[in-house]
Amino acid sequence: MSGNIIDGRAIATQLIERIGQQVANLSATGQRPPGLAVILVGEDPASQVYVNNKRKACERAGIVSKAFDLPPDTTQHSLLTLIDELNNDACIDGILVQLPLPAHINQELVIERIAPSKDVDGFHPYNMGRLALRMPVLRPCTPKGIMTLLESINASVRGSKATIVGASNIVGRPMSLELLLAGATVTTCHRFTKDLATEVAAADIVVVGAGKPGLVKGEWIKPGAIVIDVGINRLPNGKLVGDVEFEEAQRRASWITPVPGGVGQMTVATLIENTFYAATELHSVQR
Ligand SMILES: Nc1nc2c(c(=O)[nH]1)N[C@@H](CN(C=O)c1ccc(C(=O)N[C@@H](CCC(=O)O)C(=O)O)cc1)CN2
Ligand SMILES: [Mg+2]
Repeated sequence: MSGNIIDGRAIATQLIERIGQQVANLSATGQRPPGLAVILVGEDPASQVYVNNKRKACERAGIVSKAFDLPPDTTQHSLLTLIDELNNDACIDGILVQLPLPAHINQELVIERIAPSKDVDGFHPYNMGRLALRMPVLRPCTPKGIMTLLESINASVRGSKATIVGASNIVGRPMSLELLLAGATVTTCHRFTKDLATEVAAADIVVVGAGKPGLVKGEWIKPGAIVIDVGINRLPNGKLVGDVEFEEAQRRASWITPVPGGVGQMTVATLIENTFYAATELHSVQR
């Protein structure tokens, strides 16, 4: 067997185009376009790439993005003050603070300061809590984007066994909640998991987001499984790879995401989807 590639780039493009059409429909009825504040603190090169991708995607969808590129020594106080201002800005529907933040800033405090209705990353405890309680509103972009990828291949999630490798707040934990909500039996693996190989080998759907190149061996993959690789690791030779041994895993999988061109693209497209949602659907719920 040689697994089919899930083309995240193509599916992300379709999603951005669909939202672009909906934004155009808004404009046709005289409404302003959605507005997204994109905050980057510091000069981390990877974060700069991601933030630029997000700004370009906004442009493609007709969403107005407002850039806040702040120096690395920005104080926590001034960042919180900016968020307060954006929370009260009627032209801003979404606020995105690129993570990670510099070590002198308390990330949790910053996330909690964002109005839940403008939390397009879905990281606020309110939005995570709603997902945990089966009442999702704004859902974290990477896991939601992965659910869109699974839908695109008509994956049978209900009744499946899913193994998540990694328990981060951005990927692993909300991914477990998404798959649970969709009816999978979910195992979440982390640094204390005793036998990763056995947990992966039992899964019909494997989602890996650990940030370790080659962590998941191709030979662990159950024949016919769906493999979603969230890892983005740059090797010393400059090559970008995921956390899964790609070629070996592809030989056993039915479907697999590439790196690059897989999940990362969906993270950005889903942010665009969430921003549109925050600008429209949520008015009656939370404002
Ligand atoms: N506020 C947030 N911070 C971070 C998030 C997030 O969802 N919200 N997730 C990650 C990084 N991330 C989004 O910001 C992200 C990662 C990767 C990509 C992407 O487009 N990847 C490309 C390859 C890009 C490259 O060449 O390096 C791909 O996979 O094709 C977009 C966004 C941490 N921080
Ligand atoms: Mg910190």
